[in-house]
Amino acid sequence: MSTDPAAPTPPAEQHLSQPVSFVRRGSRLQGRRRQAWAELDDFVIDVPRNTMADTSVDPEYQFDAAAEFDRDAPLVVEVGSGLGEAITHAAELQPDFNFLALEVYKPGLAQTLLRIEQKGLTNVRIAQANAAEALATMLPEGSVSELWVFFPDPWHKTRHRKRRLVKADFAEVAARVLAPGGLWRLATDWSDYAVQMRDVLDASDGFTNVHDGERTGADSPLTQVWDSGVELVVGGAPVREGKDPVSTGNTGVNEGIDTRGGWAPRFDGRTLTSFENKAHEAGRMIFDLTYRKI
Ligand SMILES: C[S@@+](CC[C@H](N)C(=O)[O-])C[C@H]1O[C@@H](n2cnc3c(N)ncnc32)[C@H](O)[C@@H]1O
Repeated sequence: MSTDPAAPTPPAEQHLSQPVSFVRRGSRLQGRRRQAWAELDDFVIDVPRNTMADTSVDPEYQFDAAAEFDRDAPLVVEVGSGLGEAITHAAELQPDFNFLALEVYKPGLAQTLLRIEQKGLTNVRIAQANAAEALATMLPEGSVSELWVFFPDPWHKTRHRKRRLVKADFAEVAARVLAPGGLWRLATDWSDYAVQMRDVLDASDGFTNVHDGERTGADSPLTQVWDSGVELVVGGAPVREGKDPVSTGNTGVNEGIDTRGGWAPRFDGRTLTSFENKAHEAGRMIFDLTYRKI
């Protein structure tokens, strides 16, 4: 370890001082999910831990995709895979790709196992891990063809903003794992998080926006949200997070017209998850972004 106090903190240590992007939810499994976890362990990566937390990753551990999948193939990694709808759908359509789901929520991973079994997939593995740690150390440098972050938790309240996953330090570890030319695909249904993602990735040396300057003005989903005010009032009532209404301040500054654009078309490899469906039902816009690793 460096003893020079002026030396930059390496990515593997940076994430340890960051607030995590998730809340610990119950990890008890019941019924079919419990059975799937016990029986389908061939699909579960046994991640060595370095703390008591079952989401931690021993920084000495290196994921060996060729050994885990028993073949060489391009690797797609989904961060925050939830119930596994998107990753199992994509894995079924793309049997020549290997897919790795990184998720902290064990019941979601167990549900993913059930989908793997139901679809008879052999090209998906799952890991219970904090993605910030997994990307900092577990995944070898340049080993990932595509990285997906779809609908990360929005953390609306100003005091919670630091918990958002997509920020500068995460972009750094994402750039570390992606192969040159590899793609980072992101989607969110909240405009101010979409703006944050665009700001963070545009500012990063590691990436270039595949759709730079596209969908500006009236064609921009951002202009459309600002114009309609759809995020402020949903179903006739103010958007609420917990007990607090989400204020205009928390849903982003209304600049009237988005002249910058940079939004991607909807990624057609992303199936419509129940999560995205809820956003549609509430009338919210979906923002897609695609960046290429330089
Ligand atoms: C809002 S949900 C979206 C789930 C899924 N992507 C979808 O579109 O249905 C966000 C998910 O990210 C997971 N998550 C949050 N922070 C994470 C982290 N640091 N590492 C891995 N998963 C994380 C949460 O547990 C949750 O399941």
